[in-house]
Order: sequence, then structure tokens, then C-alpha cells
Amino acid sequence: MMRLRRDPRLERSVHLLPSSGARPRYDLTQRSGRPRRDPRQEAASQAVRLAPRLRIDRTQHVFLSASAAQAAPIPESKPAVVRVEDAALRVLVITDPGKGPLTPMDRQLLASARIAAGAAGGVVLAVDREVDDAGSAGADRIVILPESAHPADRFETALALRTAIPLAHMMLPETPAGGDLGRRLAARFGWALFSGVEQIGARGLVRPVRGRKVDQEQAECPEILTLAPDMVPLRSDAPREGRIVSLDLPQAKRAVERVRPARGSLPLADSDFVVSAGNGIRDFELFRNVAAALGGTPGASRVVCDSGDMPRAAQVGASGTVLAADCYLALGIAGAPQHLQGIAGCRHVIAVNTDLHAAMVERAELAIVADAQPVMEALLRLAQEKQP
Ligand SMILES: Cc1cc2nc3c(=O)[nH]c(=O)nc-3n(C[C@H](O)[C@H](O)[C@H](O)COP(=O)(O)OP(=O)(O)OC[C@H]3O[C@@H](n4cnc5c(N)ncnc54)[C@H](O)[C@@H]3O)c2cc1C
Repeated sequence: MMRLRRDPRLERSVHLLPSSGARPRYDLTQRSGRPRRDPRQEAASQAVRLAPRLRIDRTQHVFLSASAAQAAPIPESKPAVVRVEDAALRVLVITDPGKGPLTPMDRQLLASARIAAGAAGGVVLAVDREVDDAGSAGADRIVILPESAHPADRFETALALRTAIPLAHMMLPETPAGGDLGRRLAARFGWALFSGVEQIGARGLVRPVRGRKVDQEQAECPEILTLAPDMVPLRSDAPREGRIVSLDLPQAKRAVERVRPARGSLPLADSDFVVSAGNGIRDFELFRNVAAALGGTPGASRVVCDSGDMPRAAQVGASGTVLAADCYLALGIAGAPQHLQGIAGCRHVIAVNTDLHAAMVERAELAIVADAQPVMEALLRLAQEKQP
């Protein structure tokens, strides 16, 4: 029996012919029996009927137009000044010697003292100059101390002050001057000093414990505490009276002599000018002379310390010393990330490098793209010429 051979091509072309009456191959409406939705078509017909809606409909919000704002200015209402009786005074704040208006540290001390004093309690500010804004910063009374930066004079004044105004708590800044005075007072009165407080609030005081990653908390405010700088937010509640009280305090007897350290003798972390050598330096005697002549503390990259050309203590970087210098002069240092971490806090960076594309050149504000040897020789010559 003869079988007809199928021609798939012909069959397909017959299906596609509209006149053939055959259904299209992928006509799903026919398959399910349900009319198929056309979302595009629906959206188009909706858009004709409805007013178009903005995606972010700001018309619902109430805004003051510029003209309305001009027409009705917001009344400037000053909160009433809070006054307290002498009997309500609770906290004595002794600030560091200084000049001009209150420093951020002074304000942080006053903000903390206000929290410790409570809403009904008063704060006495002891400061060595007249300041305008102590009331708004939280002081109820102000005592002007005799001007003296000598630790012994400041201690005698603080003793007299405490005797004249025996308040429950004393607060000082955890700074070299404030920390020293706080410790002297604590020793004199036999109080336990709660030093370096970082948080103060309704739940008490918190300070970190040195060398351990734990905090020490204390619910009760102690007789004396020192406050760590830049940890406590400033206050913004009603201003206080800020009335000046005159007391008979001992006058300063000792003069303070300020001794400047020898140029370049400061430790790396404290120095404001560091001259550093990298692997691009070969003449380390010349490098040390340049650093000394410029008055900078000598530093080095890790490669140089590893090779023994500079002591390990001179290493700058993530695994060395992190600097806070005003100026960093990098001689022949590439600027590896670990080194750059150590100079992130430096204000100005000067690079001397033969490679224009070195990361240190990119980091620097001023770069000398040259061999460091003749640059160091020229620097030494110029520095020696300028020296008196
Ligand atoms: C875990 C870890 C921690 C690290 N910690 C530190 C760290 O704390 N501090 C640190 O410094 N490094 C650290 N390093 C090493 C760091 O990654 C780099 O290897 C190192 O900083 C490179 O030192 P360098 O720039 O002096 O040397 P190089 O990378 O060799 O760069 C030398 C530079 O000198 C330039 N140069 C060459 N010849 C001259 C010339 N005649 N005149 C001028 N320029 C020239 C070159 O162009 C180059 O830019 C650490 C690495 C690791 C893995």
C-alpha cells in the first residue's frame, strides 16, 4: 500500500494563510476558552478616562509658599530664663584656663552638670575670664577665678572655692590641666575620682575601663568626676541666670614658664611635623640631617624599619604610629594603604617620589616628582642657610 508523504513546510504555510480559516498556532484564547487580558490596552483606555496622577503626589502636603512665609513670620519666642536659689546649687564646674568665649569642652561640662543637677538643681561655673554666654550654656552662677595656669595655684584656688561653695559634686575636663587638678582635689578630700566619663544620663554615668573592652557604670553621681572631651551632647533647654558671684579667692603666686621642646624631639604621635623616609631613600645620614635641620620628627615606612635603616619606633602606619601631624613630608614612600592609614589625620602632605603615579603623590597636596637625593641635599642647604 502506498502511503502519502507529509510535507511539513506546506502544512505550516497553509496554517498561516488568513483565508484558510485555520486558527493561529499560539492562539491561547481558543485553547482556554477565556478571553485573554491585554494589560497595555487596559492601561491606555484607563489613562483616557482618569486624570493622570503624579507618581509622587506632593499636592497632598502642606507647604508654605515663599510669599506666605513672608506674610506670616514665625514668632521668635525666647524661653524664659530659669532662676534657682543658692540652696538649690548642686554642681561646681571648673574649666581649664583659656581665652575668649566658652570652649566646646566648657559647654559639654555645663551640659553634663545640668543633667547631674536635675531640673531643680543649680550649676556653678568657675572660669578664669568673663564669658557672655554661660547662662545659655547652663550656668546658674559664675565665679571668675584668678588667672593662673600654674597647677599649684589652680589647686589652691579650687580648694578655696570648694570651701566657699561646698556643693555635692565637682566636674572637671579630662584634659592635662583638668585631669591634674581633679586628681589633686580627689587626693586632698579622699574622694574616689570617676575619671573620663563618656556618658551621663538618667541611668547614671559610663566610662571605659583602660586596657579592657568594657565600660564601668555608676548609678550615683560621685563627689568628683572628669569628663572625656567630645562625648556628651550640648544642651538646648531653657537658659539659666548665669549671675556672676564675687568670692575672695587667693591670688596667683607663681609664674608659668613655657618650655618648648627641642626641634624634632617630640614623639611621632605628638609631633606636628614629621619627615619620613621610604624605600626610595639610600642615604640615611643625609635623611636624618634633613629632618633635624627642618625641625621635624623622623619617621619611616615599614620596609625601611624592617631593613634596620630606621628604628621600629619610627614606623608610620597601621602597624606603626598613627600621626596627627600638621605637615607630613614623605621622601621616597610609595603610599601603601597600611602606610596611608597612619597619615590619614595629617593636614598637609608633601611627597617626593620619582613615580608620578605613586599613591603618595596622589595623596599629597604638593609633590616633587624627582630623585629624593638631590631634593634632600637642596633642602639641607636651604635650611642651613636660613638657620640663625
Ligand atoms: C599587615 C601589614 C601591615 C603593614 N603595616 C605597614 C605600616 O604600618 N607602615 C608601612 O609603611 N607599611 C606597612 N606595611 C607594608 C606596606 O604594605 C608597604 O610594603 C610599605 O609601606 C612600602 O614601603 P615604601 O613605600 O617605603 O616602599 P616601596 O613600596 O618600595 O616604595 C618605594 C617608593 O619610592 C619611590 N622611589 C624609588 N626611588 C626613589 C628615589 N630615588 N627618589 C624618590 N622616590 C623614589 C618609588 O617610586 C616608590 O614609590 C604593612 C604591610 C602589611 C602586610
